[in-house]
Amino acid sequence: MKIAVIGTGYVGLVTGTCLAETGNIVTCVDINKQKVQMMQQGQLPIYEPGIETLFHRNIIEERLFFTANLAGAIADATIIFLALPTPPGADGDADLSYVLGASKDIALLISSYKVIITKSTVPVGTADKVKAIFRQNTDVAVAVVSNPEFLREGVAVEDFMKPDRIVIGTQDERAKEILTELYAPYVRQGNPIIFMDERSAELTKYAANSFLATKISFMNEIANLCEKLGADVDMVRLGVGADERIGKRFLFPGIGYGGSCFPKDVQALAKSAETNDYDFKILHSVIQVNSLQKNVLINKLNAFFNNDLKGKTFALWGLSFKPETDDIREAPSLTVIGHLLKAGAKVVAYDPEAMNNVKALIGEKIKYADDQYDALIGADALLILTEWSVFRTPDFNRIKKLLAGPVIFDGRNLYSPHKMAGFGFYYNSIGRMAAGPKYAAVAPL
Ligand SMILES: NC(=O)c1ccc[n+]([C@@H]2O[C@H](COP(=O)([O-])OP(=O)(O)OC[C@H]3O[C@@H](n4cnc5c(N)ncnc54)[C@H](O)[C@@H]3O)[C@@H](O)[C@H]2O)c1
Ligand SMILES: O=c1ccn([C@@H]2O[C@H](COP(=O)(O)OP(=O)(O)O[C@H]3O[C@H](CO)[C@@H](O)[C@H](O)[C@H]3O)[C@@H](O)[C@H]2O)c(=O)[nH]1
Repeated sequence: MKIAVIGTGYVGLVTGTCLAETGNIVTCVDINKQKVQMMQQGQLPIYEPGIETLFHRNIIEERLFFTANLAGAIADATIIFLALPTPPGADGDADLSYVLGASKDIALLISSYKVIITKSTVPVGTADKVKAIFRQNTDVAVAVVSNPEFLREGVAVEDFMKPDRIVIGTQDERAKEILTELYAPYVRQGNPIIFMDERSAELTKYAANSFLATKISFMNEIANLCEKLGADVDMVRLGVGADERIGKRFLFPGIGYGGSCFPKDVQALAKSAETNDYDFKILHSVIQVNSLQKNVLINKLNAFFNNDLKGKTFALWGLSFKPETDDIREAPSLTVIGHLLKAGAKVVAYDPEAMNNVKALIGEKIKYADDQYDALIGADALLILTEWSVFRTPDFNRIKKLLAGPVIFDGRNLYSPHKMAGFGFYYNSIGRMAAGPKYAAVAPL
């Protein structure tokens, strides 16, 4: 099939590449000409594991193309995916200007039947708005479909190739047939394509993200309570997660959820409820808990250093909002850095992939280390903010030698407190009792 994908960010690029991989001819369009040029030259604008091989193969085998020319890209395509940003607007609602603007551009250009598919996360009622734009701007028949994307950054290719489910919101029988054929290679293991109306599809996406965010905020509160009660959240997590009704996944406590999706989508669902005279109480708590959780490490640091962080140096391991991505949107690391700088502390950071993005955002306000050990030299404490694999089994003796004091604050529970105390570290993590020297000075928190 001939396909155009509008927007080549984390979703558009993965969608385009994975659709080309199953034999479709895909043209990806982006408004950012520099990005398009990069991709035309075979360079990837993002770090996403597993995409590189597919990207190069499909370019070489002439199934995957990049352009800034919308008209050229959609002329032959029957299927047009919208993978455009829907950032938070001023009032917390999703900003639909990219999606609606591109819809109008497309409507003014088409001369044959198209299936217009919204992959972006959009509030309920967006499909109706897109349909109205096509009605107002063209006589050509189109099917407008809501097909929310559930991929996770870091495992996006795997998620796209083998999704848990594909949700398709449409009443259009021809579009249903086309999409059933398009997605057949991705549901061979019996994972379902679930057809529904557009509104339900749009809400499914927000409900899924908000439920997952609720799970995380709930566990973060359990973790905070564990510290007060002398329990170990990792044990509680295992005990709770063994119940199949609850499930093992998305129960990891930490320093708050980040990324380009959960924060904006939970906010947008709460706003959408409010607009429709419904007070979605749980979501307000989820948001509030998450915002407090982003301060948890700073509170622990203040307790340890008697509220005097001025002039101290902190080594940070991890800047991206989660491992295996270079994405720093809403990353808890940015909140931590903001607090440290405000308190007059110095920051030296290391991240395997995200340092360039942080540099582009805040420049030289912090130092960037060449490797994870360089970041530690003379630092008063190590703070672990992202659970990159490379941080999981480091050389603890080397860490101890390089730090000014053997102090670790771990926002991702990477190590055993008992083992760290054995190494002579003061070790403070999330939802577990602090261990090692100085324990008595700060516990219980
Ligand atoms: N990032 C994720 O993991 C993820 C997963 C599922 C769903 N989503 C949703 O998918 C949508 C896209 O997210 P993303 O993270 O890929 O965004 P992104 O910001 O990474 O990429 C968006 C791209 O669209 C381009 N663009 C903007 N206006 C354009 C236009 N008029 N024509 C062509 N290109 C244009 C931008 O230059 C950019 O490259 C959002 O609604 C998001 O909520 C994201
Ligand atoms: O047990 C957990 C799991 C995740 N997180 C945090 O939650 C955030 C989001 O993680 P994850 O969901 O893995 O990454 P995203 O790429 O943001 O993916 C989410 O957002 C996407 C965009 O809407 C959806 O498509 C995905 O299904 C949904 O998982 C990150 O900050 C994680 O550190 C935790 O704190 N504890």
